[in-house]
Amino acid sequence: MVPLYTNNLHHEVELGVVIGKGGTSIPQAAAMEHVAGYALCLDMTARDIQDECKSKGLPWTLAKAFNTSCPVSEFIPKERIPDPGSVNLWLKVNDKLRQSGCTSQMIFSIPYLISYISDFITLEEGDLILTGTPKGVSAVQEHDELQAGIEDVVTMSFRVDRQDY
Ligand SMILES: CC(=O)CC(=O)C(=O)O
Ligand SMILES: [Mg+2]
Repeated sequence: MVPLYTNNLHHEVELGVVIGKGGTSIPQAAAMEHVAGYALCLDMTARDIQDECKSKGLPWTLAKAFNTSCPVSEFIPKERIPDPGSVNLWLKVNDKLRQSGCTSQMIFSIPYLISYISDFITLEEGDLILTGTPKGVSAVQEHDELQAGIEDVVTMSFRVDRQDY
């Protein structure tokens, strides 16, 4: 759903990491023991609002945490993705490929992210960490059909609606 307050809603396809065992200050070497599995996630982002917040040094809450802002696939057990550092993600808008990338291109590894985050915020069972998006983000419009996938693992699709309340 496109919130009423944005004119520039972007798709960001991402690998989500589902935490199975909580912890604080988790060392990188132990981080994968805290992972239960994965999910395909769309970090829908109101880019105009994000840019405005960035320029004012404000948090990005309204840009990234509006109703329906983060579609999430079914849960993918850890065993189905033996190497999360090398999975291909893709996203199409109206059948046109817009994003395609591999998690090997990520700046920070999954163990690093888990360790870093848990230094500041205690992770709990069921927490979902989005790991960042590959290149190709672009605007979506009402009625667009979005399809996304983790190659050989899962696909999901949905239609973009405009907020009407
Ligand atoms: C600038 C961003 O929106 C960062 C982000 O969410 C990403 O996936 O990268
Ligand atoms: Mg993102």
